[in-house]
Amino acid sequence: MEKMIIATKNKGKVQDFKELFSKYGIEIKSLLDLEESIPDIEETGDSFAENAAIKAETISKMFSLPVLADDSGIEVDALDGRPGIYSARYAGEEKNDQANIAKLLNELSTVPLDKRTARFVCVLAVARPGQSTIFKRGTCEGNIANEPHGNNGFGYDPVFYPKGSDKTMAQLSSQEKNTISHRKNAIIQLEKWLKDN
Ligand SMILES: O=P(O)(O)OP(=O)(O)OP(=O)(O)OC[C@H]1O[C@@H](n2cnc3c(O)ncnc32)[C@H](O)[C@@H]1O
Ligand SMILES: [Mg+2]
Repeated sequence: MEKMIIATKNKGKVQDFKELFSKYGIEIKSLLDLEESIPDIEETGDSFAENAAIKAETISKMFSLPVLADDSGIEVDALDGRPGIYSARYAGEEKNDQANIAKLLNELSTVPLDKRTARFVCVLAVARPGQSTIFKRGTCEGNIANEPHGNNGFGYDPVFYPKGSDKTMAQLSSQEKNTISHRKNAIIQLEKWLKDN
């Protein structure tokens, strides 16, 4: 495989994927790189897998090509796994990273550091014309910070300490993030498929 369409409009994910797939010599095209503008796909599923499948299958049907999609988010144990699949729109439909972080920190304001365990989750779906969709999952365990640190990455990176790290994900370089992230751990599971296709 030389090129891969990724059914995402999230610039942070696109950056991660471009770096992660360059190792395999695969060029990435996202929905932001296409000439026509693609309407937003409604994520109506109840799980990461369902939402990843909706995104991958919609775009795969549109172009009659294999398409990868990523549905991801952060699960916070003290909040019974929230925001989970609602991570992007936690503080509202406009998907504002700053507002999402502020809401999360506010909900955790009375929770001590050792009870702020959380994980990033990424489910990848690959949809192909006429074939069943395949799924791979990756996670990254860690803790929620008391306040944001760092400017790299996107989303909840400034408030996520990967397990064993004294830097938040947003204080790590993109190369460092891409050796430990949920997205990296999901792509590893896809390696055999990538080699065979
Ligand atoms: O659906 P697409 O177009 O791919 O873009 P999205 O941002 O809406 O993506 P999701 O529906 O999968 O929601 C994922 C959200 O989870 C958070 N997230 C996922 N991966 C992350 C990462 O690597 N670092 C920080 N936050 C992340 C971030 O808030 C994302 O917006
Ligand atoms: Mg989305």
